Amino acid sequence: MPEHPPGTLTPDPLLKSGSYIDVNHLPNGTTTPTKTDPHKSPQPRVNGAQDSIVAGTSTGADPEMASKPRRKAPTVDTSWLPAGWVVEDRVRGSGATAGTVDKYYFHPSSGRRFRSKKEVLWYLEKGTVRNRKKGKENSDADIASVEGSKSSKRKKSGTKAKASASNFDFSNVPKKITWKLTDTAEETWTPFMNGDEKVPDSTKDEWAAAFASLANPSSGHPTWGWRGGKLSNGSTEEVKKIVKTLNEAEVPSEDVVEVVVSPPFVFLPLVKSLLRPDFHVAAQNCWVRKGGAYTGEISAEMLVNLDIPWVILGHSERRALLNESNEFVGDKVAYALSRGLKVIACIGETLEQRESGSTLAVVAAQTKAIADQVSNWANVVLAYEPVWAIGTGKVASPAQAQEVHSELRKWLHDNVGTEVAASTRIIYGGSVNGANCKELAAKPDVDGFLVGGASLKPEFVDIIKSATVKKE
Ligand SMILES: O=C(CO)COP(=O)(O)O
Repeated sequence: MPEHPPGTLTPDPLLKSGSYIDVNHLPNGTTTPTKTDPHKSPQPRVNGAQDSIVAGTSTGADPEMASKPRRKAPTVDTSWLPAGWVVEDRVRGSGATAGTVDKYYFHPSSGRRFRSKKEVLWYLEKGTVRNRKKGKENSDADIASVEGSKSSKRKKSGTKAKASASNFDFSNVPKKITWKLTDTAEETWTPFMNGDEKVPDSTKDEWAAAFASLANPSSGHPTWGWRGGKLSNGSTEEVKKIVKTLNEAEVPSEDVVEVVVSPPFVFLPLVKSLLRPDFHVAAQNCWVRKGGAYTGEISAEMLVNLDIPWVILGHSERRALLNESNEFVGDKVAYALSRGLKVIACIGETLEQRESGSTLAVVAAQTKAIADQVSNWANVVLAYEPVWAIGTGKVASPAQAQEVHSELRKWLHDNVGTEVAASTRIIYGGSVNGANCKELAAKPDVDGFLVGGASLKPEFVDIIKSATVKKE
């Protein structure tokens, strides 16, 4: 076996530099370690809001492939996919079906792989992975090839607990992995460490999740909000005036600050249509499951359909007034993420809880209920909003905010993972204004603000500008 595998393999971010994935050769000499790794396809296509699906083709890196006839996946209309999904064509590198092109669909936030339109539609409708019957899974018209014998394996993985990148130790990656073709008929590749020590499936799933999280990192920039709840008596004219002020504002560029404005539902399309393109919009809530006979509720699907990228969930007013429990909020966050929405998830203690010394226990329990449901945190922003500070003019001191934010980050580190703790934005909300924003923004663990009252005033622009404080 040569020191390094033949050919040029895409560098794997889960391996230390200088280490490599050692691929055992197929009986016919084909080496295709990446065929089981969806994230290494050279030309993924993202189903974006403005993007139409670009027909991507696999490079078919194996020279042998050039001489083999290829069965192409038929060109299919993927406009039915929600924004953010990735579609890939992958060419089989071995076996009787070598050259066949398979179509895969990847969920935007979790990286979860689906093998057919039917599976995706099932997941979109039910929020669960469809159990496939052996030999039946490729009956869709939009896929060209059959991997029928793998169905029992997939069935198992479809029903087990979701793998999480959080269990992956990014500071201690495996030095060498050997992939062996363990079942030619089923084209099953199995990873081994330290010679012939088989890597458990659960570990393999964690690697895939870790890879997905690296491929889709959180931008690491602050998020700011215009909650606009105080606009409950607002008029269209007032909304237009606020948008005009924002549109004319000189603010730091998007690589410094991400501005998200969140008017009440009825103004969302108007605000979205008028707002400058570098600012984004968020809904203030959405329903916990797929829309249906829930009169008055707005579903995540509707938001996706309107091209609304963000949603605020778990605001303390909804927790208190509408009895939204920690678990309910966790379910909502997971469902919204599963539809490709980005979520600002609110947590925070009441004055009574703070005075009884239970602040950290309260926010930890609220965060745990989210963590229990979410395996990919790339599209989650945590908003710490002490209830006693919301709309009261009584802002948390910078030290109080920093203390809770840093404890939350520690909680994420201990309970979710190092990478999630480092990359998840934790923003503060509660009586933030033009006068106190700079001092708060200077705190190392304060990554932005969720602003209510002050977001309706011109001082909101000063709050946006305070994002540069850490760069000064
Ligand atoms: O609840 C808030 C944002 O969602 C905070 O509101 P205030 O900034 O008015 O305190």
